[in-house]
Amino acid sequence: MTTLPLALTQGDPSGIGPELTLKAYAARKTRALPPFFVLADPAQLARTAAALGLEIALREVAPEGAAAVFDSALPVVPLGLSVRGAPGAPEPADAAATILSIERAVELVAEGKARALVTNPIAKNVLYAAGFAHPGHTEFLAALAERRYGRPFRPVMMLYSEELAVVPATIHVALAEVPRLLTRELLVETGVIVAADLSSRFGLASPRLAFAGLNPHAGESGAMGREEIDVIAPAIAELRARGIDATGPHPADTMFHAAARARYDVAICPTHDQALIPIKTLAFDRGVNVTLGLPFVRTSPDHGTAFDIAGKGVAEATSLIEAIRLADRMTAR
Ligand SMILES: NC(=O)C1=CN([C@@H]2O[C@H](COP(=O)(O)OP(=O)(O)OC[C@H]3O[C@@H](n4cnc5c(N)ncnc54)[C@H](O)[C@@H]3O)[C@@H](O)[C@H]2O)C=CC1
Ligand SMILES: NCC(=O)COP(=O)(O)O
Repeated sequence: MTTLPLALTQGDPSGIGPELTLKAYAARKTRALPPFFVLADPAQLARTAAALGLEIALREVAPEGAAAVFDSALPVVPLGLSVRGAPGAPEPADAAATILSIERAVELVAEGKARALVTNPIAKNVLYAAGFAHPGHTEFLAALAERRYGRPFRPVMMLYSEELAVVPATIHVALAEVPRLLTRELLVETGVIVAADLSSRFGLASPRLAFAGLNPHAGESGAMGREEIDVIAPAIAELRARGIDATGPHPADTMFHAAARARYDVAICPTHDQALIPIKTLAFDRGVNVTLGLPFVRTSPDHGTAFDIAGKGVAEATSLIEAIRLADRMTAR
């Protein structure tokens, strides 16, 4: 059993990330969590713990020292940047620390000082206002991987729970852009990466991929749109020719009930909301966002920064805890 710790990023310090990190640490024994450290501003974590009445010891450490102290204190690897945003009031100036935390976590995983990254939520609009040029973690992590490993990576977002796993083939784009972006090449590339990572990281010998249609009734034989005929079905045929168990296009409104879910391991959907609405409805409290296609493992809670409840002490840490457990499981094999 490896004791190499997991690296947690701070996320937006004005969101619920600091509270969740403290609560996950408090649950380390009851949930049998592996050692982790958080890349953050120790003073801000201490302020959060005090404000919420959480009696949790914090210890500033280097990554190499994290596992040894984990039993008695939450290991904090300082970023060297102070953050000042109050709970629920994000501060654009804190974006630099939020981004640095992600960059450092990738470096530490690449250097063999951490096993995997678990990211706390970021507010995309806050980072965009500070000049962040990536749609979200998913694409930023691929850029960092390319910088580190010297070749491009094609990241794929998967939301995972025991009940359902989903992949949005297009992610943070306007709905009006989807028909243009939804190409056979995109779907084939996505299917190949999903099949490979479900085999290598999740131990599925022959993963079953179910593709959703884009249009009502999967296009009703072309009467309600042609993307199923022109794009999705040819992509499925190509994947099948490559030996991948791919089915569809399935009408998206009838592929998420329990009997339908039993027929596949992952649903690949043309749009973000087609994929994320069913899993957030079924498993919001325990869904995990996983980035496939990278040379390292990254997981995250399925929710966002929840500024509306930050600082109130009511945030549920269950999704972050599942993200920690899944990163552990994915790197244990
Ligand atoms: N992985 C990431 O970094 C993600 C970041 N976001 C970002 O989060 C920001 C806010 O997004 P929203 O759409 O408002 O989604 P959200 O997930 O932050 O909040 C939606 C609702 O769920 C509640 N909620 C969320 N997490 C909770 C928890 N752990 N315990 C109890 N209640 C919880 C919130 O209070 C709110 O009512 C956006 O800027 C978005 O970009 C959203 C999703 C993922
Ligand atoms: N809706 C999912 C989400 O926003 C997560 O994005 P990412 O930051 O993990 O790329």
